[in-house]
Amino acid sequence: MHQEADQTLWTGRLDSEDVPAHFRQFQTVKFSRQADVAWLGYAIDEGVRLNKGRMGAAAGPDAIRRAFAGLPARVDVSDYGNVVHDHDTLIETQREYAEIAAGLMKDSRLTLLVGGGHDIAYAQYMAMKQVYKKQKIGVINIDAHFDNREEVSPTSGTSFRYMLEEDDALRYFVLGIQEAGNTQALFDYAAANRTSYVLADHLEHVSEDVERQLHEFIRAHDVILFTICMDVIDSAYAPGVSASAVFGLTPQVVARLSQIVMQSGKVPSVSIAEVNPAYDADNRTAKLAAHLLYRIAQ
Ligand SMILES: N=CN[C@@H](CCC(=O)O)C(=O)O
Ligand SMILES: [Mn+2]
Ligand SMILES: [Mn+2]
Repeated sequence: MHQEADQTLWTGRLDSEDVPAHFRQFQTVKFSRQADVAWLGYAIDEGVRLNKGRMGAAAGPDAIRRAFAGLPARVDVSDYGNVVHDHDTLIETQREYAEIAAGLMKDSRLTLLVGGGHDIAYAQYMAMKQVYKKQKIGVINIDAHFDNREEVSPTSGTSFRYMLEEDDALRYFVLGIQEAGNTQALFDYAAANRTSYVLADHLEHVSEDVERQLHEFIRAHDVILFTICMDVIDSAYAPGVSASAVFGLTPQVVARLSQIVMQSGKVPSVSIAEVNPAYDADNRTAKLAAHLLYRIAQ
């Protein structure tokens, strides 16, 4: 079910009511009105539940909004509210979300899809397929996990397998994979199914080789589906997730990877997943997600 934006979430420090140079995002945000950037929340942790994870990601979108609201006003953003899960099955909710997201993608330079569990990525894919019917879509995920599990219906751990099974030509590039976070079966599926990856251990910084791999992948596609799973970031920085990472990436590396992807000019939508306020400390994971989106959207 779609819920209109909750305008009370957009508050922050008020430095001036009339001098724009003092404004913060909460003073310029629009609601259900076209802007450069569209924002749609996926307030859903049903996929996490189905994947045997820790519940709480349904509160992620609003926590990220609150953190974004207080940032200096540099992004022209319109908040289109949240989708919540009230269907019998998750796939029905994902379809509903995809429908709305596709509409926003047609009207906006960039659409921010804010989760919620990483099942948001499959909804994002369905939306991209609606809008970019003839284009070659490449999928870039920054994640500790492949999320390529085999299940009869979607969970937060299946999004990329569903995409790969649906489209024989689709290629998937995931950065930040942890050996300790994925069983051999998931590595085997990746090896057999058009998946390239860079291990977290090779992302202490973004090497020239990784940058070259990213550029090659981007060059081979017309549009890029870009998604970030916050559990790729070390739990010292991002404790508020279902499956927290030790030996995870630094925020700086994720920001640099995102910058390279966004500079391609081929990214109509970005999703950010798995922020779980129930396990957060001082809102730092929500804040980090908000700051990543802030950099991405400029
Ligand atoms: N979206 C998260 N997916 C991971 C979670 C791993 C875990 O719970 O430890 C996965 O299914 O592999
Ligand atoms: Mn993950
Ligand atoms: Mn994930």
